[in-house]
Amino acid sequence: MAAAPPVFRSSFLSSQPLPHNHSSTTYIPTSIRATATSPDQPPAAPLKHRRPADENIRDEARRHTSSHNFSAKYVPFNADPTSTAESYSLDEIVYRSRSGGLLDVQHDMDALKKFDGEYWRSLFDSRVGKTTWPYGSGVWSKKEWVLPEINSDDIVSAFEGNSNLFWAERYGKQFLGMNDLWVKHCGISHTGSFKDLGMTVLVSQVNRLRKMNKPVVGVGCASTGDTSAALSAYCASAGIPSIVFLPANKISMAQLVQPIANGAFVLSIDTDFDGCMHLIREVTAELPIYLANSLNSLRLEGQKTAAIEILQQFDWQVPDWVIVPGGNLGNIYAFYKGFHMCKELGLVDRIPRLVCAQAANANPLYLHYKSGWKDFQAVKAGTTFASAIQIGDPVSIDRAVYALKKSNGIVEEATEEELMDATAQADSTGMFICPHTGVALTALIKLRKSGIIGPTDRTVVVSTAHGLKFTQSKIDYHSKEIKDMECRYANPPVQVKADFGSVMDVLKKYLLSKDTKLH
Ligand SMILES: Cc1ncc(COP(=O)(O)O)c(C=O)c1O
Ligand SMILES: N[C@@H](CCOP(=O)(O)O)C(=O)O
Repeated sequence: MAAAPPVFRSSFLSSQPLPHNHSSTTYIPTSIRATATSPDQPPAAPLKHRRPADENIRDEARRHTSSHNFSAKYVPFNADPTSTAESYSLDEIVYRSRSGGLLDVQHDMDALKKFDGEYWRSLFDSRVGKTTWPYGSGVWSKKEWVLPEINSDDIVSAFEGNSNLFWAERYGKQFLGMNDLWVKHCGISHTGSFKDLGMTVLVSQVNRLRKMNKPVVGVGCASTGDTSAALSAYCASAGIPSIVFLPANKISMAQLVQPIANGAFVLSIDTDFDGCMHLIREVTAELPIYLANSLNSLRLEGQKTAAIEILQQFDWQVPDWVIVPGGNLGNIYAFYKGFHMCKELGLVDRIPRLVCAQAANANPLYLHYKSGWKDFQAVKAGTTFASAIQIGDPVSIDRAVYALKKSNGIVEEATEEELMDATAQADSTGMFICPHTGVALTALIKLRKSGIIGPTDRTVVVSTAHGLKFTQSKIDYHSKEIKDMECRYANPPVQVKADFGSVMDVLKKYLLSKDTKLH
């Protein structure tokens, strides 16, 4: 039997046309086949010629357009996959099925299955960390699985994704007795949250629709701060008007200033997120404003790439657990979908167990889970430091329940004190996480305590936003200014007089508390 050709990384890979009716089980495009034949020698990659000086990366991509027969369409969520009764082109403006249910983007899996898992792993691996348009993005490096039919020229990307999978060595060891704990830093991103992953897809599709002269005058969302930041940045980059509905006084200053700076039309509305969501749905039904919340299933196609990326970063080994903070509940489903696609297409042989973590003050999914998935009841979400998940009536509840059932998943909750303590502990080991990540860490602490998650289980906590967006909560905690909270891990600055003796006194006291050798 002929050996499969060895593979090397090449940024030319992105330009390779994928063959139709391919039959071999380990097809590797010719440009990524090794030229060296000896197994002892690393294969020599052909040098890529620098593009002409007057050409940019989009122009370069235009020269290398590939042809394939992958496609995707909208179908009612959780519909029978063999049923063709109701489906919509992605070029239609539709957010709900005929019966009013959620939609899902369904890929032509038969076309994707013409290529085996090894093919997809090699293709995706070959694109990481390059500047080739648009594959340098962690989202668009999986373009065939995201929006296969969009022209690369229509893509609006900030080379999002490819975020750090951080080994939480000290936090894991010190607080949880774990040695294989990882934090997927989705918030170390263009606008500081995982929303960039979905927004590049949605705004790219809008860009395409506008070029097709579809009636889209602007793009709108309701937001607890991160969706609006991502929407306004991607729209600004493409010159598309964005409109954001924000609950007045319920998001952080850092989040509020993002859409303002990016030139969005910002409405500060005297209601909560659920109220804003209700309003934007009514408005987008009346006006030619395209809905950018995750009710729109396009968003989840981008967000699912974070799951694929985690597998890729582990060299396609599957972690045991992935813990995701949940609010409007699109992301937990997006993670499930990414993992499930990798299994279905043969990149991995199983999927991790998923945990969705909610703030106890905004916990409709947790209550639903605890009731044994009986009737779902929306709640009035209370104030939480994890303000981006202060959501009582999540639009993707059905998607979340589906994802959790299919992944043998668990739902946990975190009180305000628990989430703030977990955040402070994580920060004390060198991270700088947002309170939502503190919610996810609390879930992990609880599941470790109950023994459900074992000390050697490979576990990934998804960090959804950058801690710098939530500095006020950290200031309040470290100055012990939170009512009814002990703030046990507060580390306030020491006020000291500006003289040598006073400085020496406090320093000696500090050093003695750290090291008994000084006694
Ligand atoms: C920082 C952050 N974490 C977590 C979430 C929850 O994601 P989802 O709404 O998809 O459940 C959101 C938004 O809701 C968020 O902005
Ligand atoms: N946390 C979100 C809430 C809206 O979620 P979406 O995913 O449905 O847009 C935000 O930042 O606005």
